[in-house]
Order: sequence, then structure tokens, then C-alpha cells
Amino acid sequence: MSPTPNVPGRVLWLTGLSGAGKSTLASALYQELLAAGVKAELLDGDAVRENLSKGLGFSRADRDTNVRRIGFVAGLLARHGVTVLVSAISPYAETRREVLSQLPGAAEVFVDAPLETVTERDVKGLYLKAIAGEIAHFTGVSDPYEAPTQPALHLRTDLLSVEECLEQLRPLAGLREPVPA
Ligand SMILES: Nc1ncnc2c1ncn2[C@@H]1O[C@H](COP(=O)(O)OS(=O)(=O)O)[C@@H](OP(=O)(O)O)[C@H]1O
Ligand SMILES: Nc1ncnc2c1ncn2[C@@H]1O[C@H](COP(=O)(O)OP(=O)(O)O)[C@@H](O)[C@H]1O
Repeated sequence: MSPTPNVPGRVLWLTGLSGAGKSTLASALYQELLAAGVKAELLDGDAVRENLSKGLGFSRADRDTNVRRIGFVAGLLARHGVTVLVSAISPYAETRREVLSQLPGAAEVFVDAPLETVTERDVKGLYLKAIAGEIAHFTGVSDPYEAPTQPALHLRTDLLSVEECLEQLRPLAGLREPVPA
């Protein structure tokens, strides 16, 4: 059995509204980490909800359960030296604080774009439906999003390009420069 490495992996926890850019940035960074030969994993909200959190809804209790599950898995991976990228709305400040406090050295990244921007992007067509009242408890429209007050990184994705955001994310993930995929 191989021993647990002394150095735990980094955890970057990307939080923000749907459509803010969490998945875009996390998956680009993930590809760079893999190309650089870094052991990395991506825990993306959508994929987690299809598997680990299948059946959970969007009540506060279910979102908190989802976020705690992601935190638990992130902790297991990080303990074994894996760099973990989390991409989940994770809307409640207190729950993020609780989960991140159990992940040594985890960095909270606020992926931020105003509601007008994410509504315009409407990547999945969900804002239109939420505004029309067809989806209840939709974050930012009919459900709360509690923005981080002291994130390790605050990225305004309506003002910065994907590459500009990646420039700021790389050092947090332990990368010094862009890595061609
Ligand atoms: N009611 C409601 N509110 C917010 N989001 C909704 C909702 N219903 C479905 N979706 C879709 O689910 C994705 C969010 O899942 P998460 O696991 O990241 O959410 S949470 O952290 O548990 O709050 C989110 O994905 P992203 O767009 O990638 O953020 C949405 O596509
Ligand atoms: N600086 C940026 N960072 C991330 N995404 C951006 C940025 N600028 C524009 N976008 C676009 O915004 C959308 C974000 O969608 P997505 O990554 O699925 O958001 P989320 O995972 O937060 O729901 C994508 O279409 C992406 O191309």
C-alpha cells in the first residue's frame, strides 16, 4: 500500500451564479494541469448531480448536502496529493465556510458576473424559464446567492476574458505559466 503523500493537493473552490463561468474556467485549468502532469480532478456541479448527488433538488437542505458531499470527496482526493477543482454554485456563505474550513489550504474563488450578464448569456436557457416562473428556487432569480466577502480570488468574468481569468487562477493551482494542451 502506498503511503499518503506529505503534501496535500490544493483545492480551488469556484463559486458563483449559473452561467458565471465556473465550468469554463475549471475545465480549462483542469486540462492545463493534466497537460503539465499534475494529478488533478474536477468536481463539477452538473456531473456531481448526475452521480454522487443524484436525486437531490435545490432546496437549501439539498444544496447544503450537495456541497458537503463535494467537500468530503475533495478532502479525500486532496489528502492523496490530488489538485481538486470544484465548480458548484454553492450559494450559502456559511456552508462554504464550514466545508472550506475542513479543507486545509483551500482557496475560495468567486466567479462573478452580474445577473444581467448571466441572463444575457443564458448558456442553458434556464434564466428565461426561471424568470417566466417555470423553474422555482432558481439561484439569483428566486433563490439567494450569498457572495463571498473575502475570496482568495475575485474574477469578474463580464470584464475579463477567459485567458485573463486563467492568468490569475494558474498560480493558485500551482502553475507558473500557460501549458499547451
Ligand atoms: N433551481 C436551480 N438553481 C440553480 N441551478 C439550477 C437550478 N435548477 C437546475 N439548475 C442547474 O443545476 C446546476 C447547479 O448545480 P450545483 O450543484 O452547482 O448547485 S448547488 O451548488 O447545489 O447550489 C446549474 O449549473 P451551472 O449552470 O453549471 O451552475 C444549473 O444548470
Ligand atoms: N472570463 C470568462 N470566464 C468564463 N466564462 C466566460 C468568460 N467570458 C465569457 N464567458 C462565457 O460565459 C459562459 C459561462 O458558462 P459556464 O462556464 O457554463 O458557467 P457556469 O459553469 O458558471 O454555469 C460560457 O459561455 C463562457 O464562454
